[in-house]
Amino acid sequence: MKGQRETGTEPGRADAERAVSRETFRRLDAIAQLLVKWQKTINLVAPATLPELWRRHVGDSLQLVHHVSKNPLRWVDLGSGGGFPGLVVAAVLAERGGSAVHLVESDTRKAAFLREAARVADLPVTVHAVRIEQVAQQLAPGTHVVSARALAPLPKLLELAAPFLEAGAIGVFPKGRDAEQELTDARKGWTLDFNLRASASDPHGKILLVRGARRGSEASESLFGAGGLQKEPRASGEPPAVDASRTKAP
Ligand SMILES: C[S@@+](CC[C@H](N)C(=O)[O-])C[C@H]1O[C@@H](n2cnc3c(N)ncnc32)[C@H](O)[C@@H]1O
Repeated sequence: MKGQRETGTEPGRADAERAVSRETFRRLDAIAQLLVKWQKTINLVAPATLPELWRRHVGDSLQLVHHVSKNPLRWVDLGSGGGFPGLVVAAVLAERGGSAVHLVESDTRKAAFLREAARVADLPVTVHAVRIEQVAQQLAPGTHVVSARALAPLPKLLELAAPFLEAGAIGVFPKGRDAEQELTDARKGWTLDFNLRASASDPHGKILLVRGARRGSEASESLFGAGGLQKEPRASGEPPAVDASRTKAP
């Protein structure tokens, strides 16, 4: 714990330790320690958030896995930056076995960090140091889950994620306080089957789950029917999971 005390990255660390197995925590700890080291030369996370690395980044990412029920064979994280949520997802899925996590990050220095983190934490990760637009069509078939955090406002994000969503992937997109406005904007150009759930780590945050997306603003009753807009967390705090097994691997 020496390194943790020195770097001041404690808030949220104990919560993560309680939430995952010892093996997964060991992987998360390895990622966090490497990030703190590399952050001295590359901005992997906003500097002001480093003291809250565990709560703001690790914990915020960790919750996403619980929104997906089955073990996804392929999870693709777009614009992974310093590895959130992609590296954290990979740390959880590593223990379950059988999953492959792909991280797409065009900044080559960040991509180098992602590769090194995957190596030291022994993660089932492939890093693509290219633009999303270059690799999306190739990666989309057989992808069960596509995620992206802080990549772009929803209308632009849907364009980037479209090859995955149109191939049947579930979109898992953490959003901030403007989530509902972004949805309103996006639905001018898209018909979406979605859930909006409260974030467990950010009182103003939301987790947007997209289970279907097609171009065109056609209004549909089903949007607010079963599985439609859900603004509040469940009383148990444990949201119902989305079945990631409905898409098939190639
Ligand atoms: C604001 S950062 C967010 C990083 C991380 N997801 C997080 O939440 O901490 C957005 C990242 O997406 C990357 N990015 C933006 N557009 C991209 C594109 N078209 N293809 C690949 N990476 C992209 C940037 O290089 C940057 O690292």
